[in-house]
Amino acid sequence: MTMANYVAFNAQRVIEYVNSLIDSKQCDFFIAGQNLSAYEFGDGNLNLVFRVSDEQNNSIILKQALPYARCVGESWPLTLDRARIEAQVLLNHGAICPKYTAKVLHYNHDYALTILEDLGSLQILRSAQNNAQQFPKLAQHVATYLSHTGFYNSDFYLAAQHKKALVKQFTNPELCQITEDLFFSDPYIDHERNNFPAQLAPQVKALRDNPVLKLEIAKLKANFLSNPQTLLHGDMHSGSIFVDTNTTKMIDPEFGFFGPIGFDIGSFIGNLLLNYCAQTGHIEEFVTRRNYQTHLLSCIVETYNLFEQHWLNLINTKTVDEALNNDAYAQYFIKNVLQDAIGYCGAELIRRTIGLAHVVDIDSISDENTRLDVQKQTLALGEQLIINACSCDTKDAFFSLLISQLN
Ligand SMILES: Nc1ncnc2c1ncn2[C@@H]1O[C@H](COP(=O)(O)OP(=O)(O)O)[C@@H](O)[C@H]1O
Ligand SMILES: CSC[C@H]1O[C@H](OP(=O)(O)O)[C@H](O)[C@@H]1O
Repeated sequence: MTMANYVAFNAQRVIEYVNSLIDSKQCDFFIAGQNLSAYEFGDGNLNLVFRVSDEQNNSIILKQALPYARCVGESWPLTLDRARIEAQVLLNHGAICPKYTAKVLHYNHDYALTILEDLGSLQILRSAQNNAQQFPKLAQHVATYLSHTGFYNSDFYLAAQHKKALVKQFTNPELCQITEDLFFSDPYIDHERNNFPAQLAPQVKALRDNPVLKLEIAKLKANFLSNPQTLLHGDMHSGSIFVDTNTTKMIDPEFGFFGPIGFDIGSFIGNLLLNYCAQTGHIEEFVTRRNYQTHLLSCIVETYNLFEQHWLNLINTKTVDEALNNDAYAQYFIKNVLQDAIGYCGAELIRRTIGLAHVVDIDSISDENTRLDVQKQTLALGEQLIINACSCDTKDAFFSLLISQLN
């Protein structure tokens, strides 16, 4: 999608733009007559992120899509429509779960930009977890966010025609293709986008030669391609979550679309497991490391349990479609969602280890041999989760599988 007036902003243009909003009274986040300052500090793969502050240090975030992927450059063109998707997912999810969704203050289609509340007083979950910080409310918050945004955008709640209109509104083919390629295709073929050390070649070859794994990956990809169950966040990794002790806020849903419910919770749990495995390279002292890993495992179990509980409760009390309001169907439905989640979790572990986009949790391990051991562990864990997802009929089966794979 091209936008005739689009221009990529720098700090000066950002200030001019925000001043123009103030002058035309389209902005209630700054008062008139102040000197504004701005700087760019984005560290994500795709977009520009500016912080704009006034003289009293009130601040907002202005995020602008570039017509290409920031991490690769102009050789990877990318639709500006992702800014619309991101703003509209935030508005949709924010209407359902305002407590857990970053607030949109302004959106401009022509410039592919969104102004957001500044969450800079919180921390990005990934950075905090790499410092072994614990967040006792995280599981409860993430489970509530995912189950409520999931349910209220699903066939259980929405009239069929309304749901289909939303599926159309949130059609996001270019960003979905990135996920389709990076999660389900690239890691299992020889592709130039992959990124792993030569020492991992035997493990990678074994994955690619495993027909059982390849079959399960094909099922996960087909389900991702053609199962519009709900409006997903679409990129629920630890870099998309701001936290402090009492607060959790989701940002960055530009990969949002109507897809399989298990994808978001699977990605989230996958990132907790990546951090679990990476701690071998960060916390030397055994008991301290175990304590932190136990906290991560509890967070996974609590998220999974609460997600299931909330979904069953919402289906039971708020379902509008009478034909879907059936206890046996609810049980069947949630079992399938949770099995999907285990598979997507495994796919996240594998793609973050050998694909294009890694996680700093692992890449920052300074000792090469330790890093390699961690990478072998995340590959093996990912493979086992994907292969065994379909036999995890109960939550306990999943928890036992996890514990048997983690040392
Ligand atoms: N609302 C916000 N408040 C404060 N910082 C933010 C906000 N949104 C993004 N950021 C900062 O910008 C970084 C990149 O943002 P993100 O939305 O992940 O960009 P990308 O789409 O490029 O991945 C985040 O890691 C965070 O540091
Ligand atoms: C070239 S996109 C790679 C990767 O980056 C996205 O995450 P983010 O924009 O938050 O850094 C997403 O996970 C994509 O798979």
